[in-house]
Amino acid sequence: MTQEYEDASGSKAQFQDSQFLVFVNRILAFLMSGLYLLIQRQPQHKTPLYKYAFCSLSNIMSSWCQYEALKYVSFPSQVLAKASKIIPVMVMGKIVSHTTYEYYEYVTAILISIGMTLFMLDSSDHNKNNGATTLSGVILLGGYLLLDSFTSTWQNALFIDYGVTSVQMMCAVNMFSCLLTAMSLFQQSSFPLIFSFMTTYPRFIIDCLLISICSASGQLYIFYTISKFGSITFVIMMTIRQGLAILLSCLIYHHEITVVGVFGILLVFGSVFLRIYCNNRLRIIRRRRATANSIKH
Ligand SMILES: Nc1ncnc2c1ncn2[C@@H]1O[C@H](COP(=O)(O)OS(=O)(=O)O)[C@@H](OP(=O)(O)O)[C@H]1O
Repeated sequence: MTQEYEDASGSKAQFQDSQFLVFVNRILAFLMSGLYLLIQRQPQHKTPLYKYAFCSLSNIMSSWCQYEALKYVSFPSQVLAKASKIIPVMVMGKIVSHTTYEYYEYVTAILISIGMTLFMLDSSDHNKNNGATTLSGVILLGGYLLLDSFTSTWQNALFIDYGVTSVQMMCAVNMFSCLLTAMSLFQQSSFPLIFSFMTTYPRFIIDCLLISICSASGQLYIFYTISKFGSITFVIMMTIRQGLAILLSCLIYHHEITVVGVFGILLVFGSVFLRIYCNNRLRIIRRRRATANSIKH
């Protein structure tokens, strides 16, 4: 969206249609998971198909909000929204699945968000810190957070309720995503324009292929993680993943990390370890209680 493509005569243009990018990402993911389902036998599928449409729509819309928000928000606002994703996911878990959380889960979620914000603001490229955040930007970012948290929470609920496998979920969600994005692109008559952009700037086709291969392979891990560990663990992993990407680029390009940045990283990892520790303690306490109760009876 931000880079310029050059044609044979040297004239330059940017690709503007974020919906098409979502479409190409989903189509390869659908084909990959569909092929896997054809080759590998799966347990019987019991989920009503329409239930996938909700998380498919929220996933497409969250990606669209995210791509669009980039045009209207300042870099610190993006960082703040991305770094605190865990909080809306917990709220959504309460609303959608009536999940109850322990105090330590709230505390560590807030600490992870603060730590990530400190680290990302401190270590990222400060040149990106330009432009103001407009109201449309705030609405788009809010939409992104809301829809993104709904997506993984809803998927988590489907995994639990229907015992669907991660590849079955990936195939069904992406089938809906392809249909929805294709309908929208048709309705706006975008395909002829996109086709002409592709023929004029062939390097764009390679970039589309690359982004969709990465996106589809990433999705295999995304669905597997949610099915095995749930939406909260997934969002923590996604958040830390961003931190690691920045840390790696700091190490590779020898960018300096200040004391604030180091404090941010320590806070994030400290909170994650605290969470794991409290989780294990709680599990041990519950097991002891269950054993004591069964002895009593
Ligand atoms: N729950 C769930 N199901 C399916 N796909 C999902 C899910 N959560 C994130 N994603 C896809 O992962 C890509 C990165 O998402 P995010 O940018 O929101 O993540 S992060 O903030 O960078 O951690 C992004 O892919 P693209 O839309 O292709 O860019 C998201 O759509």
